[in-house]
Amino acid sequence: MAIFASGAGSNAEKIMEHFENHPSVCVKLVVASKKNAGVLDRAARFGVETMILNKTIFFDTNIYVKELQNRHIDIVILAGFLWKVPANLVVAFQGRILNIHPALLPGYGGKGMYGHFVHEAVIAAGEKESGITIHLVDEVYDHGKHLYQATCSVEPTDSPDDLAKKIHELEHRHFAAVIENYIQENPVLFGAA
Ligand SMILES: Nc1nc2c(c(=O)[nH]1)N[C@@H](CN(C=O)c1ccc(C(=O)N[C@@H](CCC(=O)O)C(=O)O)cc1)CN2
Ligand SMILES: NCC(=O)N[C@@H]1O[C@H](COP(=O)([O-])[O-])[C@@H](O)[C@H]1O
Repeated sequence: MAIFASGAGSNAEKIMEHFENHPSVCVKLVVASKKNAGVLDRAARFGVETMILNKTIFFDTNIYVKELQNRHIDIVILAGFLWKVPANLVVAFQGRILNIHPALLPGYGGKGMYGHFVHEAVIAAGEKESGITIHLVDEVYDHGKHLYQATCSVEPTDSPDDLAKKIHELEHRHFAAVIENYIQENPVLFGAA
């Protein structure tokens, strides 16, 4: 497994914890889109190899696809990754890239909908409920097949920070288990994991 992230990496950390002593699944690589991303320190604490993306190489070449294939990466997990995954990577890992979105898609998704922007929009709309969506990644932002959703309440007094805290709790509780289930339920994609 390779985890792609752009920020603090709390989801990546929960995933590395979950699979640290797993008999058949391991986190081999953490890939960051920013050289100062907190996820890199978290990976180092787990002894996981890290890689910092070059934007031009990522979008204009096949080099990173080959890097993943050379490391025998079977599944790519996006955990707060803020760049659009280009078609070459989507095609090379068809059905094997998962993303977590901090809202109940199809609402509150698409370009510009990440991190606090999502929670601010949910609260501004007066929603009474929000949650998380774990989905397959295709070439369009937040458009792939939904694998799992979980909900939380949105109280009238909630700030975006309050909502972010509830969302992170849901993410940390469910993401790693959804990944494990997806691998185990798709032996054709992942062999006898
Ligand atoms: N091909 C795909 N790539 C990505 C997907 C996807 O579904 N298909 N999901 C996103 C994750 N995401 C929401 O879950 C998301 C992340 C970022 C953005 C966004 O608007 N990004 C900005 C750039 C931000 C930055 O560089 O700091 C932008 O594109 O202008 C929307 C949704 C990951 N990739
Ligand atoms: N649309 C993508 C998006 O907004 N992703 C969100 O970024 C955060 C990353 O937190 P983390 O770096 O602590 O795991 C998570 O809440 C994740 O859902």
